[in-house]
Amino acid sequence: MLRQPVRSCLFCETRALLGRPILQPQRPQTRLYAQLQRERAARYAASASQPRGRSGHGGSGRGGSAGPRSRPSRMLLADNVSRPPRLSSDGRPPARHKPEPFAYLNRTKAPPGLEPMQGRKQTRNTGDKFPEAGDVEDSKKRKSRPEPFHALKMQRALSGLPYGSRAQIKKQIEQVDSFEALPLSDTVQAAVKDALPGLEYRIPTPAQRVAIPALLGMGPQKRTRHPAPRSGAESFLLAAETGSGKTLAYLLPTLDAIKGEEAEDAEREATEAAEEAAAKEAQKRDDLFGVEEPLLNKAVDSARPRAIILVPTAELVSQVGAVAKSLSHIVKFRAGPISAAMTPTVIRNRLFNEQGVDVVISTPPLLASIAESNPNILSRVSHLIIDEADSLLDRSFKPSTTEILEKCVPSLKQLVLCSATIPRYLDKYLLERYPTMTRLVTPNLHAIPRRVQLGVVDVNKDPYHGNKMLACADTIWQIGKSNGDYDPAEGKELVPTKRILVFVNEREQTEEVAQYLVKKGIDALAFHRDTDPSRQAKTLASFTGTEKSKKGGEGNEREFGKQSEEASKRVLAHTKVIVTTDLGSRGIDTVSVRHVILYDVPHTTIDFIHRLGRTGRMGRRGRGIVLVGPGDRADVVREVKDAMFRGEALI
Ligand SMILES: Nc1ncnc2c1ncn2[C@@H]1O[C@H](COP(=O)(O)OP(=O)(O)OP(=O)(O)O)[C@@H](O)[C@H]1O
Repeated sequence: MLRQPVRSCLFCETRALLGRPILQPQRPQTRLYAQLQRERAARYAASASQPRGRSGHGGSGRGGSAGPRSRPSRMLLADNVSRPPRLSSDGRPPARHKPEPFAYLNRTKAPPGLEPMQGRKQTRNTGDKFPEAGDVEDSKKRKSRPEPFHALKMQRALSGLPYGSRAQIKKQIEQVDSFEALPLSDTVQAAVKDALPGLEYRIPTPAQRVAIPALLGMGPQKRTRHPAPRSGAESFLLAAETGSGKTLAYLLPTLDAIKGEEAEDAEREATEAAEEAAAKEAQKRDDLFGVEEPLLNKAVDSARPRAIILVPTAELVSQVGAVAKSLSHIVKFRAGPISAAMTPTVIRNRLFNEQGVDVVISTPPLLASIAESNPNILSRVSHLIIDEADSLLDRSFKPSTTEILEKCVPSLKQLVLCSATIPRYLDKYLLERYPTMTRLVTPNLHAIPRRVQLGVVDVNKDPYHGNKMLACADTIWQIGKSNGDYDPAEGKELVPTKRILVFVNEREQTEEVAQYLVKKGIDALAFHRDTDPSRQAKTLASFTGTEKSKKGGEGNEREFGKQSEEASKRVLAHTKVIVTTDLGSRGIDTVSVRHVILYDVPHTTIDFIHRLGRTGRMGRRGRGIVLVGPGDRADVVREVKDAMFRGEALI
C-alpha cells in the first residue's frame, strides 16, 4: 500500500517540488563554500535518520532543540571562520573583486587611498589625519563627561563672574590681614572692636577687604566698561556671598566718610563764625551809636540725615540698627532705625529729634511716604546705601526705592548697592542706568558657603510615599534627636536648643506646615508678611541671637512652647522651628541656625543662595536638606549639590 505522505505545510511542499532546500543561497561555488555545503549535507543526512520531532515543517525548535528532520540552522558558522585569510605570494591579503560596503568598519587606520584630501575639512580630533584609536577614545571621554549645569542653564538666573577675575581679586585682597591695614580712621577702628567683641572677629572678611578701601576712594577698583564721571555721585555695587559681613563692609566706610564731612562742616562753620564775629566787631567799632542786634536761636537741623540705609524688611531695620547703635557708642553719631513695626510716636521721635539724626535706616515705602510730606528730610543725604539691592530693585520695591534715590541725587556723593547675588535683571538694569558703576565683588560670589552640606530626601520613596509634611516632620525629629551637631570647640555659641528654618515657596503654606508640625509635637511657628509685627520680632529674636536678657529669652521659649504642648503629648524637646517664605531668607543674620530645610525646591538659584545662606554664616558649619517630592526638579537639586561639592559658583 502506498504510504500517504505526511501532511505537510506549503513550505515543505514547495521544497519537494524544487528538489533542493528552498533557501539555498545563490552564491558562487567557491572551494570554501563547497566544503561547507558538503559538511552541511552530511549533517543533514545523519539527522534525517533520527525519529521525528514536534516541528511540523522540520524547522528547528525555538530553544535550539532541533527535531530529527529539522533543517540545519542558517546561523551556523563554518569551522574555519576564525582562520585568517590566505596571503598572496607577496604577503598581502588576496584582492577582492569588489570592495564590500561594510569593509571599512572596525578599522583604526584609513585604508590606502582614503587619506584626507588636500583642502578637505579636517576632523576635530586629530587635525590632519584619520582619528587614531587613542584620539577616538579621547573624544569619547570628552563627549561622555557630563555637561555641568545642564538643568540650571535652562533658567540661568545669575550674572556670571569669570574665574580669572575671581583669582585676581583673591590675590589683591590677600595682603589685608587685619582691620588696622584698612584705611579707616582711628575712631572707627576702635568702634570695630566694640561692635565685634569676640576674639575671632579680628580679621576683615573678603567683602570688607574688597569694599572698605574702594568706598573710601583708595585701593584697586574694578571699573566697568566706561570710565568714571568727573563729577556727580560715585556709584558702587558690592556683591559678596551670604553671611560675609557686608553690613560692616558698607557701614564702616560710610561712618568714616560722614564723620569726615562733619569735621569739615564744623571747621567751615567755625571759620564762618569767626569771620562774622570779626565783621561785627569792626562794625561796632565804626558805628558808635548803633543798636546791638538780638541773638537769634539757630534752627535745629533735625531730620536731615547724612546717610540713609534702605533694607527690605522691618527685621532687617532692627538688625542693621543694632549694629549701627553698637558702633555709635564710640564713633558718636545718631542712628534712627524706623519701620512700620514701630508706632508713629517712636518714628517721629527718632527722626525729628532736636539733636538731629545722622543715619536713617528704613524700608523704602515708609521713607518714601515720609519724604512726600517732609521733602526736606532727603536734602542733605550724601551717602545712600541700598542693601539687598536685588530685592529693592525688584518689581515690588522699585518705585519707592527709585523715588528716594531721585530725591537724594542733588546732594548725593556715594551710592552703594549691596547684595549677595547679582541676578541678570539687576545686571542689565545697572548697565543701562549706571554704566560707570564700580563693581566690588568677592572671589566666592554666588557660591554656597563651603561648610554648608546639602542633603536630599526623596519624598516619593518609603516611608513617605509623596507625603511632604510627613517627610518634613520626620526630618525635624531626626535632627532634634541627634546629638552630634553641636561642637563646643567650633564656635563660641554652644547652642543648647536646635533652631531649624523651613522654607516654603508660598505664603499660605507657612501656616499649614507649621500647624502640621505642631500636631507632630514640634515647636513650630509660621513667619510671613502678615504675621503680627511684634510676634515676628519675638519669633526671630532667638534665631538671630539678638535676645539679650534672660527674660526676653524666656518669653520666646514660652511663645514657641505653648502651641506644641497643647497639641501633642509627644514633644520634641530643645528644638525650635520657623516655617517661612523668602521673607526670612533676605539678610537676616540667623547665626544660631545650623539646619535649613527646603520644603519646596526653590524656583531659582537666587533663592537657593539666599535660603541656604541662613546657615553656615561666617565660617560656621551648616546643613541644608531639600525635600524632593512629586513634580519637583530633582535635576536642578542634583546640579546645585554637585556645584556645592565642587565649590563652584551657581549660575
Ligand atoms: N570681620 C568679621 N569677622 C567675624 N565676624 C564678622 C565680621 N564681620 C561681620 N561679622 C559677623 O558676621 C555675621 C554676618 O554679617 P552680615 O549680616 O553683615 O552678613 P551679610 O553678608 O550681610 O549676610 P547676608 O548676605 O545674608 O545679608 C554677623 O553676625 C556679623 O557680626
